[in-house]
Amino acid sequence: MSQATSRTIRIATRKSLLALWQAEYVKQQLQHHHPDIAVELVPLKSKGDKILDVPLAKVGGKGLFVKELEQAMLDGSADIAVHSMKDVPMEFPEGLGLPVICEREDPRDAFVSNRYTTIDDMPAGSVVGTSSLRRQCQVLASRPDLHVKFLRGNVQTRLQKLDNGDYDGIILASAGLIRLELEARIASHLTPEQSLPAGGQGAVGIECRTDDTELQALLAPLHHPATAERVQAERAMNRRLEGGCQVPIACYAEHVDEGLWLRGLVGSVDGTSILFDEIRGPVAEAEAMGVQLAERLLAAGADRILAEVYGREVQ
Ligand SMILES: NCc1[nH]cc(CCC(=O)O)c1CC(=O)O
Repeated sequence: MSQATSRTIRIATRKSLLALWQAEYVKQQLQHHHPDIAVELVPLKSKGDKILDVPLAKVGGKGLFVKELEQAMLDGSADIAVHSMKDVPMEFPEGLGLPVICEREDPRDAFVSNRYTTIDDMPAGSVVGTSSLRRQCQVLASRPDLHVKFLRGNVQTRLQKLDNGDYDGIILASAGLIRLELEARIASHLTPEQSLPAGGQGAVGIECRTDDTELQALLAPLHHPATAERVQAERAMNRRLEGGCQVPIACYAEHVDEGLWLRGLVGSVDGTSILFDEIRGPVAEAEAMGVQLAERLLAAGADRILAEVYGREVQ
């Protein structure tokens, strides 16, 4: 359904192939719903893309991947920014909000290897590549005999490093691989029991200025309420724990029996201590469920585990 407006929507995006794919996806969705509207991509470089030689947990600062995009919307050089919900900070700058969350892609982590089908197939001492403390913690919890080795860079870079023989297997988000038509590289998916996903993993959100109501009306058809409900519960837990995707925190919500089932996990980097808890409740209480689950985890000792992670030299 098109509206009588001649405006152009400019999408600020990072330049990685995955970011460009996601921006292009939103562009196509917008053009599908509003054939008369022009949509352009505005590629920008983010701090998270510039600093590639240190673990993200050490680069510091929240919103490593979003700051430049937000600046573009605030200074009027772009209208919207498309984000992986996993990388979006909990709080938005004054004047910006995230009114739209699109339908979720596969939220699971994926094991990619040229030698083994599953992590369980790997012999003791095998080298697993990931720089996500959440993935490291969970893989070491079940396989303390494996060796986790630092791996950063965009999806293509990580696959290249695997193919170079630097790792026996690596762990990536299934969603990124699927979007880039690299699904064939997935040796096996990790179940939520094996590797509970990061909050928001697999979902894409759209940020824009809160005062642009005309724009928000144009974006509305891209909103997927079922995804938004799940991500709301997951982000509420993250927010209460003050965590993002750079700490060993996992949270994952699913719809069950007309309500939500939220699972959360906080662990030590070496996987030796893991706290897990879960909560079920009505969809209308998504936010409260996230807060409650976080508080239960904190009461069980998550605060001590996280303090240790933040104070530690991350290698
Ligand atoms: N942290 C980087 C990042 N942010 C979003 C994705 C994948 C796509 C998604 O979760 O929507 C990835 C790559 C990865 O974790 O393998």
